[in-house]
Order: sequence, then structure tokens, then C-alpha cells
Amino acid sequence: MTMTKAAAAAPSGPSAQIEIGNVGKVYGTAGDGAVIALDGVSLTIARGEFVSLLGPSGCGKSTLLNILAGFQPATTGRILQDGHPITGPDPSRTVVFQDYALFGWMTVQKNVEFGLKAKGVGRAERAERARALIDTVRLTGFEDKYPHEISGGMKQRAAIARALAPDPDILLMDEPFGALDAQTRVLLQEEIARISSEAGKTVVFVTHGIEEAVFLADRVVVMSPRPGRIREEVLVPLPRPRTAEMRSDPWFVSTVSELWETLKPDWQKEEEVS
Ligand SMILES: Nc1ncnc2c1ncn2[C@@H]1O[C@H](COP(=O)(O)OP(=O)(O)OP(=O)(O)O)[C@@H](O)[C@H]1O
Repeated sequence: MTMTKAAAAAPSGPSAQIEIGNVGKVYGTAGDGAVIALDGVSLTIARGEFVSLLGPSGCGKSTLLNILAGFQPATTGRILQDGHPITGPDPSRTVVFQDYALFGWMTVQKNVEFGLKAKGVGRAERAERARALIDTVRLTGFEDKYPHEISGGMKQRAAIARALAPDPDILLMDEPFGALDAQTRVLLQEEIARISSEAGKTVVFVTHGIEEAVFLADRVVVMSPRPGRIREEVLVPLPRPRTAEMRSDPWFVSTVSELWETLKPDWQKEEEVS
């Protein structure tokens, strides 16, 4: 493999924002069909870093993201944000899911404002901040539409704006473009590449799309299935902002193909099981 292995270069010290130390997750109890979803996962993520968690279905990506979000606890190990244990959900970390998770009875504008209201931001400021974010995700003109009136891609733009509204430190994204058609997916990848560079957020992006993982990330963390472990890390040397032409960069093309060769056996196994 000619890919850059990142283990030695993983961020640590004062710039580390997330520290995942030897995390394990077991669903169920021993002897009762227990599933070891994660085993000995250690990862340090720097402030402002964009990390893709890449792996086939069932390797524990969503489990790790849910633990980071504070939706569920790890069975073993520790997870720190800025040196403090993550013990539950917090507005400093927001999540974008695959299925949009917008409130169907609220307009785009009200959906984006939602997190700001919970934070106690006043009505006028809420409206202004939501409008600015709607502009950032290029939905201006659709503020008064309800989710059922807009396309899947637009819904996901609104979900991204809503996740950015509370000005989180960390944006967690769980296969956010998984339900979109191929063209819309590429467009949204370019949008999130732009938005994350501009906003300077720490992003953890779960995907089983190899191209997507490499195109977006500063570092791709490749996971192996059952029990989920970190198999390798790839540092992405492409400059920011990422642009469409970088998809034909020789390093990009060869890295995507090498990752595919690495992961193919896991995908084939998954295919046989399902
Ligand atoms: N609540 C649960 N109870 C029991 N087993 C679970 C639960 N959630 C996940 N699992 C199992 O844990 C393993 C990891 O699941 P997880 O959803 O984290 O993987 P993933 O890599 O995100 O997969 P996918 O891409 O399909 O979402 C899988 O074998 C899954 O069946």
C-alpha cells in the first residue's frame, strides 16, 4: 500500500478535541446473543479536523457516532471532548442523519430555528441566523416550504442548516447522503466540503462510500467489521477547499482504488450474509 498511514501523525495534546480511548461496545449480555459492535477503538480527533469513518455495513460506525453524540454509553473505555467525559447529548455536538429528521409540520425556516429556540435565542435573532444559514446551504427562496414540498437533496440541505444553527463545535454526520441519488450526492458532497471549510467545525462523517470518504476528509479512518476495530488510517494530502477536479487527481484515484481492494473482501462477506 502506498497510502499515508496516519497512526503516528494522529493529533494529540492541546489541539485534540475528541479523545476516544480503548472504547468497546457490547449489545446484549454474554451468553444471550451478545454482539460485540466495537472493540478497543482508540482515536484522537483535532479541533477543526474532518474525519471520515469508513467501513462496510455492520462495522460499528453508527455505534461509534452515537456514542460520540452521547445517545448511548460505551461499554468500556472513555470518550472525552475537550478533556471532559461525554455523558449525554449536548448542543456543542449536533447530528445529521440519513433520513433528514426534519419536523414535517414546520417550515424550513422554523426547522432551522428550532435549536436556537431551545438555546434561548430571541425571535428576531433566530430568524436572522436561520436566514443566513439557509443562504449558506443555498436554500434561499424555500424558507416557507414544508419538508414534503422539497426534494431529498433540499431536505438534507435544511437538515445541515439546522445542525449548524446552534453553532456546535462538532458536527456528527451519519451517512447523510445515503438516501440521495448519485448526482445529488456529488453536489451535496461539494457543499459540505465548502461549508465545513468555511465554518471550521470538527466533523465526524460516517459513510460506506470510499470516494466520498476520501473527497471530504482530512483523515479517513477505515474500520473492520465485527468486532468493529480501526483497521488503518489514511491522511488526505489534498488542499482545501476541495474542488470537483480533485476527484481526478492521481493520488485520489489510486487511493480510492487501493481502499476498494482493501475493503472488497469485507463487502463480499457482507453480501453473502445479507
Ligand atoms: N441496538 C442494538 N442491539 C443489538 N445489536 C445492535 C444494535 N445496534 C447495532 N447493533 C449491531 O452492532 C453492529 C454494528 O452496528 P452499526 O449500526 O454500528 O454498524 P454500521 O457500520 O453503522 O452499519 P450500517 O452501515 O449498516 O449502519 C451490527 O452487527 C449491528 O447489528
